[in-house]
Amino acid sequence: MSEFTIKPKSSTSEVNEPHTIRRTIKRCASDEDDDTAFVRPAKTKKTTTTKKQLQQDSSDSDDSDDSDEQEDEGEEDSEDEKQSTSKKSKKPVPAIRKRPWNMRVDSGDDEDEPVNLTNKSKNSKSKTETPALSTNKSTATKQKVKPSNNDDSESDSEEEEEEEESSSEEESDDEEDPKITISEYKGDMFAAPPKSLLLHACNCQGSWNKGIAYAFQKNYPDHYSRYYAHCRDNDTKDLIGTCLIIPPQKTGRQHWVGCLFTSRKYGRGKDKKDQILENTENAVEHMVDQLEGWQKRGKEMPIAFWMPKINSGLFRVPWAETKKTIEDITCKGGLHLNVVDKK
Ligand SMILES: Nc1ncnc2c1ncn2[C@@H]1O[C@H](COP(=O)(O)OP(=O)(O)OC[C@H]2O[C@H](OP(=O)(O)O)[C@H](O)[C@@H]2O)[C@@H](O)[C@H]1O
Repeated sequence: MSEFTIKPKSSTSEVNEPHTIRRTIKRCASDEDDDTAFVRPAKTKKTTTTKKQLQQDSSDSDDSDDSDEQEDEGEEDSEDEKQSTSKKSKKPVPAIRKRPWNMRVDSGDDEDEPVNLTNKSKNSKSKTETPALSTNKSTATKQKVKPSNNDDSESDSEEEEEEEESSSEEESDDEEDPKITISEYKGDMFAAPPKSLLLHACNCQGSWNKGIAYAFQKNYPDHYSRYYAHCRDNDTKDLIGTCLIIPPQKTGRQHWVGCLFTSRKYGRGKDKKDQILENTENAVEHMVDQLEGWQKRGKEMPIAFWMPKINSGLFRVPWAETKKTIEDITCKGGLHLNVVDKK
């Protein structure tokens, strides 16, 4: 598994621009009933942030902010939407299916460390590895290089050998890995059992200010600050199409939170539908690759995966299209997603 590297944000990035950050925080702070609005951590000086530094650096520090402009970008928050998302659901929590792959669940050495980062070489697996969990969308066809020697008989036998070898390789590639499966329920996603991973669609601007993201910001303030620091310290082009998995924090009902970066911006600036679908596919694949790495290292893993009908609200992407995109992704050992919708 290649090492994930963090790139410091370039000076031109959107997230670092004061007005973007101001925009984000003012919208939180202007919410009269929300006195826990997250205050932006002080901007760190631009240095090369190593993965370790990033984790240490995710502690918050105060700074005031205003985000008037963000209001013009997005639609008005609906009060009942904010109220309803935090309501406890009365419906029984669906039985959690047995984990589809035999993943060990023992205490990881650094639970508190948010994982994954933004290495774009998501699927750069070495050929020798037989990954327990890898996305395997297409079988690469092996390019045959003709031997350069003049002796035909020798080159024929070599060719036969190669043929055998490549056909056996193709056979193993052809073995279809199980596709991701999805079950749909009606209820409140936040009623998921402890140690579940809750996934939701995120923008790369450090904003969880509307829709289900706003409920996440209120219920999981520590996860929010990790997400915010991640956006602050990485370029949008490195974030889009990745997944940030944040382990349980001091607040947040012992849930893991998975941020699927499916759109660069929000509101009217959101990506087009096809881009969001492509970003979703890449982000889910990136999530699976990370889980595989944890599994190999025997780190603690989520016990189940829950998510809303991502992209189907403010991102305006029909759920059926997102669902099909996700269900087309295969991974070794399989992966089951519980999709919970409050409507
Ligand atoms: N408690 C609950 N339990 C279960 N399902 C719930 C629920 N609450 C709402 N839902 C449903 O969950 C689906 C997606 O709901 P959303 O529209 O929020 O998300 P989305 O993925 O379309 O869009 C992402 C952008 O929305 C935010 O916007 P900001 O940038 O902050 O402005 C983010 O930050 C992103 O940018 C809809 O079907 C809702 O009915």
